[in-house]
Amino acid sequence: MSVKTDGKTYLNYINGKWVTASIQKVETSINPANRYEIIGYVQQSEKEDLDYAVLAAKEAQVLWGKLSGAARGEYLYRVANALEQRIDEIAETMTREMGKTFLEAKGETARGVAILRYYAGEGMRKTGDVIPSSDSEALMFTTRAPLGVVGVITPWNFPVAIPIWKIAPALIYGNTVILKPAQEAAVTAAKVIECFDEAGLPSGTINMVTGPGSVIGQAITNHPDINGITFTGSDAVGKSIGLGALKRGAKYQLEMGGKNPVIVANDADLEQAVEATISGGLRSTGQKCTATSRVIVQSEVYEPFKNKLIEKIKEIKIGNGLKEDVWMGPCASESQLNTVLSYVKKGIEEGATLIYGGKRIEEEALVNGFFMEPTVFENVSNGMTIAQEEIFGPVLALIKVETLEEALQIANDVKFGLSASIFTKSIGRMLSFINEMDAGLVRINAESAGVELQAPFGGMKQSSSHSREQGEAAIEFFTSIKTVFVKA
Ligand SMILES: NC(=O)C1=CN([C@@H]2O[C@H](COP(=O)(O)OP(=O)(O)OC[C@H]3O[C@@H](n4cnc5c(N)ncnc54)[C@H](OP(=O)(O)O)[C@@H]3O)[C@@H](O)[C@H]2O)C=CC1
Ligand SMILES: O=C(O)CCC(=O)C(=O)O
Repeated sequence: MSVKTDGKTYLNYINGKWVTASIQKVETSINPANRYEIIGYVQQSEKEDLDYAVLAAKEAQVLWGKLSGAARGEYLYRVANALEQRIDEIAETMTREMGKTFLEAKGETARGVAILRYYAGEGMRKTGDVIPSSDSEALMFTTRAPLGVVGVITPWNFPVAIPIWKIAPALIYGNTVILKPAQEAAVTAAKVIECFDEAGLPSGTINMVTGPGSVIGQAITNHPDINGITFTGSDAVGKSIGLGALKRGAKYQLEMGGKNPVIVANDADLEQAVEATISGGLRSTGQKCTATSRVIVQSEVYEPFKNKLIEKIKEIKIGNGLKEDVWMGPCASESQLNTVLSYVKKGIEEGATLIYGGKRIEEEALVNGFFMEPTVFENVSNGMTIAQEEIFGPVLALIKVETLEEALQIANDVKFGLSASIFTKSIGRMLSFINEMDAGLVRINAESAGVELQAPFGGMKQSSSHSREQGEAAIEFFTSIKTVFVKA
């Protein structure tokens, strides 16, 4: 057993200072590739720590909201530069803390830099429209007001990109922020906040309070001085935040699960479809809300597709994501691994046929980590649990169909509607898919995952609260429209 630790304790960031939690309790953050490696210690905060942060954010918002967009943008450019300078170190921390490969972690951190620069530029763009008034002597136009203090509650699967794609638009439009990152990735989040600190934002503009979701997340939901809450995570927690926010009249935005299908049509390029199914389904160990989890294949190409898929999956190298030749890391935590294993058990019990993987990896070099075999089921029918619930692990369910109509009907027969893709050469099929697929993100001849920062992102049905994040769409959540009527 090797024990490696930098032993560092990461503090809360409140009112421009790094401070311990009021009860002086910490939680250990470990490496899911080796549970005996400690990444650091993070604060187990209490409600009073959050109250202190909210007070600071509320006071800071008065001046921050009065700065020009360009001035706020200058701060975001500085944060981007600070993050870019530390890209390797922060990506390595991400890999060690939540398991994704270093290459993916570095790509995500670079995406964080790009998001910051994109929203820095937004500070210079228009925020309203002139609308002709029915009174010819009046001027009518819209402008935007910030919400005030925004609570940002984030998951562990994209510990750099998701906090940044919520924090950057919140700040550029004049809000101040309290970040509550997932405990499982809080060291990585603390390093991101160090970049904000380095950029010298006014005290109280950005704050971070770590602690359990049931305490700090819940307190954000209930806090009367938090005007908006933006959340990404599970369906159950998202809905409870939505209900809590609605009860006290706060604005909320929820990005939750997916059960994303890929349709492989008779005329698909099978090599391309296999590559994309593997990339979309198994990268990040399947822990993306946009991950492919149902693979709906027309019967004519079912066997060749399946054989190619299994052949390629056999080549996947699993291990510690810091190693160069590793393609898939561990599940992010023991509880996530156990959840995935319980879905595999359920799949077998309900009559699906396990054709590849399905077990925890017990070989000596990996036994201290939370490693799972890439897993493929066939003979999956749509009523089965593994075809309906978000697994969030490296599990693919193959579903054989005769027609495209049947494929679309099955693809839509779930409560989620986040992303979906199809592989076909027929323009007619592409158009049917675009029109009939109930998903916020529809992709043609491309994997289901992969969000572009300049485009709106969000789901239909129960995948989101029907709002959109990222790109220009972010302004809709982080501001309120004011309609102004002026008469001399
Ligand atoms: N859509 C997506 O991208 C994601 C989906 N998921 C789904 O959720 C499942 C479980 O993952 P998990 O990490 O437990 O997801 P959660 O929804 O529990 O966690 C997401 C965030 O919400 C916080 N939180 C937890 N409970 C509350 C609460 N009562 N009030 C407010 N905030 C709260 C968490 O805090 P903390 O964890 O620090 O206690 C974390 O910061 C996964 O298997 C997957 O299906 C998970 C992550 C991302
Ligand atoms: O597919 C992506 O790039 C983003 C996925 C995502 O937002 C998530 O898993 O929470």
